[in-house]
Parts: sequence; structure tokens; C-alpha cells
Amino acid sequence: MSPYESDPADRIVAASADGEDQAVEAALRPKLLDEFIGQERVREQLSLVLQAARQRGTAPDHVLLSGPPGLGKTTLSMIIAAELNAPIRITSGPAIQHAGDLAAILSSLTEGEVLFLDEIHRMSRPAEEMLYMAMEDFRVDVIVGKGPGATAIPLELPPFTLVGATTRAGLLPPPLRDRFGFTGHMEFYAPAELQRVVHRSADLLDVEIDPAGAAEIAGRSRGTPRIANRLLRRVRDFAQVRHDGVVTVEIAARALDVYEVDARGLDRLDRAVLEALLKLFGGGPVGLSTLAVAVGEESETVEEVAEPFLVREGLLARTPRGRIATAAAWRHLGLTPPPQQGRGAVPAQAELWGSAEER
Ligand SMILES: Nc1ncnc2c1ncn2[C@@H]1O[C@H](COP(=O)(O)OP(=O)(O)OP(=O)(O)O)[C@@H](O)[C@H]1O
Repeated sequence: MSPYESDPADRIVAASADGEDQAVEAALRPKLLDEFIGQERVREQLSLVLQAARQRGTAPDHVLLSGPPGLGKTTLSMIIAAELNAPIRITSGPAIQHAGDLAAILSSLTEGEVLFLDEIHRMSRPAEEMLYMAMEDFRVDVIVGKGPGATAIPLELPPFTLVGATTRAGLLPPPLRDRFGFTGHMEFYAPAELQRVVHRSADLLDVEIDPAGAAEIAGRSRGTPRIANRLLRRVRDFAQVRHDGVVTVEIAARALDVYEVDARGLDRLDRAVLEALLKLFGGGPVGLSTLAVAVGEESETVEEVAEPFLVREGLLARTPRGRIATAAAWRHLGLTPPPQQGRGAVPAQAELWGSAEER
């Protein structure tokens, strides 16, 4: 049976936000740059951009934030506005399907306002072209009428700062990318940084937690603050219902075992994929569609939901001949690799076996 009868986005380790996340995230967001944990390079670069703009008394250059979901792009955009003491307007690429939608937003901006455009790569082409001119000249042409009688009415805009966020920087057309004065690339967080995120959120949620408990949650959070905050909330439930509410390392580990998030942050789907690859196909190589059938999932779910993290963790590799498991994958599931495969019967795999190190 499929380990995921429901939407994979509902996984406890999903990096995108679910309804509950959205409700509590506002309370957990750092408000100023100094409170923002990790991302040292982006933080320092951004701090210079903002400080210089403040000194000059002008709106800073447009900012592009790129990186996987849940790493703090929305949070940073709000921090930019707070640091500039400016209001912020929040919208997203998919919400702007027509140039008119964008014109309406742009024409109502006030001087110095921050416009946060999430998923900017998903904006429609006509809106994108309107944005070019707005970003560069603070001007848009509003088209009135249709066909040969249509006229363009130029509209001056107040200086504003666009903060664009994207999980797919490579999909942005170069003319759009070039109009950003600063691009911040967000990286996955180190376990020690996530541990600080967990401590900070525990304080705000009034949860008593010890350092080892926070480290346990951090280690299972896949480098992502949103997941760390979500796991903390589930651990808090467990600590409260089954114990005295205090989160220790044992409580955190037991709670996350209940939610089937293992010591390395793999969930049921990730493990089902690895187990099939190891136990049914001897570690591969095996084609994606065969692997997907074996776990009772769509190929897309395996490829887009489970594989990116398994590849990032060095547990699985995609090769032209199919998916193969690394030595770390066998170790992670507590299995012994079949000797004939580890000794060079499959050259690509043999190389990987030599290089893959468990963290
Ligand atoms: N550096 C950080 N320090 C503390 N908390 C953080 C940090 N980064 C993110 N968070 C927390 O993680 C959660 C998710 O962050 P945010 O919504 O900003 O991510 P995102 O990158 O915009 O995600 P998406 O792309 O899905 O919109 C928020 O609750 C936020 O408070």
C-alpha cells in the first residue's frame, strides 16, 4: 500500500507551509536582522544594502531572495521593511495573472513601500514585462481600450523596493534577474543554527526544552527552520500529553519516532523508497518508474518529493542507468550491502561507495 495516500504536501517534513504553519508562523518570525539566525553572508550583505539606503535616505535597490521553501525568504522580506521602517505589501506570482493585476498593486504603492512578490518565477509574461519598466523607471504604461484604438497611458510610480522570492532562480528570465541590485542565496541551515531556531521558538511558545532536546529536533529538521518549528510543536504535544511538558532528548526522540521522522529526518515515504531500492533491487540501478511502482507511488512523487532530500543526504544517486543506493543508505537502514555489488560489479556504484560518507 502507498505510504502516502494523502497529499505529500501534508507530510510532517514538508518544507512548504500548511494551514497550521501559517497560523503560528507570524508569532515565530524574527522581526529584525539581528534576531535572524544563520545565513550569515546574506545577512551581512543585506545589512550593508539597507544601511547604505538609510544613510542616503532613498529606497534600496530591488532584492531577490532565492532558495528552497521554508528557509526564511518571507521572514527576511518583512525584516527588510521593518529595518527601513516602511510598510510592506505581500503578493505572489500566481496571484498576478494579468498585467492589470500588477498595475493595480503598483499604482497603489506609497513612497518607500516594500513590495514582496513570492514565487516571482510564476508570474504571467505580460505582468513580468510591466514589472521590468516599473523596477527600472518607476513607471508603468496602463493600456486603455483594445485593438487598434488601444492607448498607453503612462503612470508615474513612487520609488519602492521590490523583494522577489523564488525557489527556482534559474527559471527567471535574465532581463528580470538583471533588474535586481542584490541577490541573496539562502542555504540550508547547519544543525547548530537550527538548534538556536528551536530554542528561540520554544521560548516564544513557552516550552521548556533542554539543549539536547533542541539538538535532537534540529537534527531531524532537514536543514529547514519551518520543519524545525513544526517538529517542535509536535514534540511539545507529546511532552505535554505523555509527560510533564519538558522536552528532553528522550522525549524529543520518542515523539518524533511516533511521527515517523527518523534520526536523520527521513519520513515514511523516504524510507519506503530506500527500502525498496535496497531490499527489492539490491541497491540498484533501477529505473524511476519501477521504483515508483514498488512503493505504490506516482513517479513524480518519488522524483519530486522523496528524491531531492535523499540525494542531498548522499543516500541515493541518480545515474543514466537508474537510481542507485550509496553505502550510507545501507548503513542508515542498518543493512549490510551485498558484497558482489560493493566490489566493482557496478562501476558507477563502486565509485559512489568509496565517496559517500555518512554525516
Ligand atoms: N533564520 C531564521 N531564524 C528563525 N526563524 C526562522 C528563520 N528562518 C525562517 N524561520 C522561521 O521559519 C518559518 C518559515 O519561514 P518563511 O515563511 O520566511 O520561509 P520562506 O522561505 O518564505 O518559505 P516559502 O518559500 O515556503 O514561503 C517561519 O516561522 C520563520 O519564523
